[in-house]
Amino acid sequence: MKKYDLIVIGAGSGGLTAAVGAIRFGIKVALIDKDAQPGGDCLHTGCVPSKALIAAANDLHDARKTAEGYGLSLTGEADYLEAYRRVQAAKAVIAHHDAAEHFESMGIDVYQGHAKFLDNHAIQIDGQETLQGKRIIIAAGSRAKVPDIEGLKDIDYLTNESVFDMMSLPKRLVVIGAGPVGLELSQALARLGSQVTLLVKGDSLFPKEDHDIAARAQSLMEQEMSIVYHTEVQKVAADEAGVKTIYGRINGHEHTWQAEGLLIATGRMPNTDQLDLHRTSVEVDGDHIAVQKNLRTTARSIFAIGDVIKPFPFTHAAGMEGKVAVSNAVFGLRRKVSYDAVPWVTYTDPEIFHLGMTEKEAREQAGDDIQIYITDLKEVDRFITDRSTEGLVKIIADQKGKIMGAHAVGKGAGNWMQEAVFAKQHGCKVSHIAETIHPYPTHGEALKKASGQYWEKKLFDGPVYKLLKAYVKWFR
Ligand SMILES: Cc1cc2nc3c(=O)[nH]c(=O)nc-3n(C[C@H](O)[C@H](O)[C@H](O)COP(=O)(O)OP(=O)(O)OC[C@H]3O[C@@H](n4cnc5c(N)ncnc54)[C@H](O)[C@@H]3O)c2cc1C
Ligand SMILES: NC(=O)c1ccc[n+]([C@@H]2O[C@H](COP(=O)([O-])OP(=O)(O)OC[C@H]3O[C@@H](n4cnc5c(N)ncnc54)[C@H](O)[C@@H]3O)[C@@H](O)[C@H]2O)c1
Repeated sequence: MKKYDLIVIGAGSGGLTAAVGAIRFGIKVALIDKDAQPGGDCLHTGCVPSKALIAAANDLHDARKTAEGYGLSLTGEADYLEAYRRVQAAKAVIAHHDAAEHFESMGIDVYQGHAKFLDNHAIQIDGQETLQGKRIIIAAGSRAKVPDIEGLKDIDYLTNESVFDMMSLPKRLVVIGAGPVGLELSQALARLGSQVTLLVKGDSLFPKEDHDIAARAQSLMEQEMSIVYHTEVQKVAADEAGVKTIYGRINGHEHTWQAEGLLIATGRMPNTDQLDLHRTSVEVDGDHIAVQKNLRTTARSIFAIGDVIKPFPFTHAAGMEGKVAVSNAVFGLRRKVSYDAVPWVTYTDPEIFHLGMTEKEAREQAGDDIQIYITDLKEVDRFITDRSTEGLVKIIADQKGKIMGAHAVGKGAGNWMQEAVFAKQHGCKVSHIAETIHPYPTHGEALKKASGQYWEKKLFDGPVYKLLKAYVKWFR
């Protein structure tokens, strides 16, 4: 039986960060993945293919809009294979960086096979080879959660695991589920030419976003596809030609939809059910692994990171957790994970950026003792020159200017709002952003402009203004 200082289960966003972080310290590390190609969900069926598809769709959309503006017309059906090729090309380049040989050359022992626990220290791969680990990090990720809808098992449907391998675009597409997967893919596939109908359980989109951001983003999404709220899907069926009929209700009233394609985007299921965790002392919290703030599970030797644990199922969160888990598992440190400055971006067009508390959450915590600064992108020069003024920035701060939340909807918001993450993570205040020199004209000025309201309020609304006015009067 081979013995390791650290065994990592899962070579995705979290597991790769953990294994690479650990090997640098000269310990023996094993990395196991059931797939031949490392990279996990993000590379194969998540972030990378979705962002490549979104870019392909946005290029086409922008080209049409631009042509129209110049009095040209771009007619005809787009060749979907071009988008497919772009997705595969992006995956291939990034897969090259994530090749197993690359990690082996660093000294990591990479195993391919399905890992299952034998006890708190022993892992068996594909029911054969057994490895012994002083410490084990579980980074097994998640998979598409498919709802229990009558008839679904008997028809062809798409999830994030199959949609990127699709080589032709369904003429009509019904999407069930309006989380980030449903929204990003609905818009991209609509822009590429599919007639998309998005079925939403609730009465609005973006329930986790700040209400001002959500309202603006929702109205923009509604311009591009048919969005049906208060729906409940009960049954699906397909005819011989593959046309699907979706039987459901809108507000309790029976309704059917027909489409050539059906995309299920109803959430994720952590891969905790295939690890034989019952042989360990690891406890689960529903489907997720329960961890303490130091990412240790209820078994002393076992840590867990990424989509198998609860709060933030994102690649950047899995990476951050991977670093904390390595410090604690390998060095015995007591680092705690903090999600205070973990942002997320929904890559619709325009993008939606989220950091920290929404206004509602801030009011729940601090009552009315908060400051709100909003800038509409219509007031920001660079967005005006670029003709992309759809959107706004909103900052929520406490009375001392400490950032409680920062949110935006706007073209490229994921990039130009990053400064807010830096500021929040390093304890800077809104005033620090306002005082930072931003090159003119950049998109980042939107955040500066919103932050600048801090000084405007402080200087022109408060006692300092009265004092200054009196002083100037006296001086003159
Ligand atoms: C369509 C889509 C788009 C997304 N876009 C974004 C985005 O833009 N930005 C973002 O931050 N996040 C995005 N995400 C989420 C992101 O992909 C995940 O949060 C991230 O990949 C989780 O990392 P992880 O390490 O926990 O799991 P993964 O990266 O999925 O890695 C888990 C690995 O474990 C392996 N494994 C599982 N069980 C076993 C076992 N028993 N034995 C051996 N190996 C096993 C799997 O094969 C896999 O390689 C997206 C997700 C989807 C579905
Ligand atoms: N840009 C990004 O960072 C990004 C992009 C995509 C995915 N992700 C990650 O992947 C995770 C999964 O995304 P997701 O969109 O699949 O899941 P989700 O859990 O965020 O959203 C699923 C949606 O489906 C709805 N739903 C569930 N069952 C339904 C049913 N039977 N009928 C109709 N609607 C139903 C839910 O109400 C919810 O709105 C996210 O939490 C996110 O962390 C991130």
